[in-house]
Amino acid sequence: MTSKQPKYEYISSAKLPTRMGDFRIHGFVELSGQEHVALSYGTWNEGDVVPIRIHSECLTGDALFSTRCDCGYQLEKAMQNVVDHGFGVILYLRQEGRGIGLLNKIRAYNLQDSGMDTVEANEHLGFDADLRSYDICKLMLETLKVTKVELMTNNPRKLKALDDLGIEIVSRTPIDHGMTKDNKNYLKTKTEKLGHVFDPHLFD
Ligand SMILES: Nc1nc2c(ncn2[C@@H]2O[C@H](COP(=O)(O)OP(=O)(O)OP(=O)(O)O)[C@@H](O)[C@H]2O)c(=O)[nH]1
Ligand SMILES: [Zn+2]
Repeated sequence: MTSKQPKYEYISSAKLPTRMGDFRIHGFVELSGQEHVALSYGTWNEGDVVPIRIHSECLTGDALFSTRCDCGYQLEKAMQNVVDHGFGVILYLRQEGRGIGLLNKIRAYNLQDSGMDTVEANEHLGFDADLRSYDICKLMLETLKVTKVELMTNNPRKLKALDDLGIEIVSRTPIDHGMTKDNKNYLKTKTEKLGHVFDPHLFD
């Protein structure tokens, strides 16, 4: 008899009081050892539409206050949206640098300092523009008893990924928050080359 080993595992949950409100944190691990977390706020019934954000790790933006990208602003806004709504979920995936890792992201930033855009820099280093996987979201959402979502994102790839996993997306909420003079070109490149949906007037 063959038994297929699960690729992801739920580990444990705990209280996580934050500046925005009292969340809970739920830990998950991949077979590779990579660790991920989900944050939940409030309660819901199975079948309710739950606002969620799938956030990819960005140490520089999320923890070090970088204005080079919009990640930190989006994370803060998404957590605040969830609190204002009364319930919701943040899936925090540890796939730094769109999956190339922190040190390669610093290499990519170095190339961007010399004039490349974010996609050219990835390709120059031998990576695709976006190496992320969202497969673990299925176990995370199952564990949190979320079946229908309102997804906070500007990235159509995330909509497709969740749809492919069989999660019902009831609506998408844009999260175009955190444009700075330092990240305007980065956001423009995301729109032109990675398919992100931004209001074009934001770039005027
Ligand atoms: N390789 C690389 N990764 C970057 C760069 N800037 C930000 N990131 C990473 O990009 C990820 C966030 O992806 P984004 O493309 O900004 O946004 P998104 O998550 O796809 O889309 P939204 O849901 O709309 O925010 C994080 O993992 C960041 O670390 C960069 O210049 N190069
Ligand atoms: Zn970032």
